[in-house]
Amino acid sequence: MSRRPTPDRHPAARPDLPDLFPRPPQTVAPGAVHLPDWLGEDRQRELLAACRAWAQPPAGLREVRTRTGTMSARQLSLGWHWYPYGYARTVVDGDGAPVKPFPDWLGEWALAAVAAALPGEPASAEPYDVALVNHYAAGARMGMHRDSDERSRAPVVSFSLGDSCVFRFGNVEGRGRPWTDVTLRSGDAFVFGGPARLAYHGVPRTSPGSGPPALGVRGRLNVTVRASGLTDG
Ligand SMILES: O=C(O)CCC(=O)C(=O)O
Ligand SMILES: [Fe+2]
Repeated sequence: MSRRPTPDRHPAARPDLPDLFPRPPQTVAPGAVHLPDWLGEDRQRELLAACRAWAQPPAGLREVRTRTGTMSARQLSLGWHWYPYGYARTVVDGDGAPVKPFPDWLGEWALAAVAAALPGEPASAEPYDVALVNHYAAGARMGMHRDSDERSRAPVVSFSLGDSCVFRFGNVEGRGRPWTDVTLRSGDAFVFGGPARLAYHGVPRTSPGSGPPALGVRGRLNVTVRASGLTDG
């Protein structure tokens, strides 16, 4: 009998089931930390209201066409517009509108999450100036990828709202194993920096209808906050 040395699945990776016990912060890999219930109900409502406004055109939620097809999650950007595979100030692969501004408060939320998740990490010289908002309707997913179009290596901070999902956090070598599956629920934050900054990760599935009913999100929203390391001109 041999046991797999590193489990693929965190014991809590059951997005379809409610949690019976509080979930402690968990280091998934060096530099990658899950902060359960990081956003309280007020902040979740605040972020949701902001997402609803950002989702409206111009420069609102759109379908993203990559080299391999159309992403099933719809996306919008703030600060700098991400398109496959770069950043621009306008929606170059959509309606052409200027990207909406990145709000200072979201950068402050990101810095607070980094301070809690990676206490030893020196503050990045580059400011948080980009957010990508993904909306996952039932059945949407995101394949394994790296967030590698930023020049800055400041940690990425993700905030989740609505339906729970399986978030698969892998390694820097490639899309395959080893990986760890973590359940991200409404209000959770996940930080990946340092040696985990360029690790492959993805969302193999969400659990439709599992979000907190009072919040009223249909599907799942995820907001990743990043430092672009870019300057105009
Ligand atoms: O939805 C998520 O939790 C991950 C999103 C993501 O990896 C990305 O936007 O690059
Ligand atoms: Fe990503």
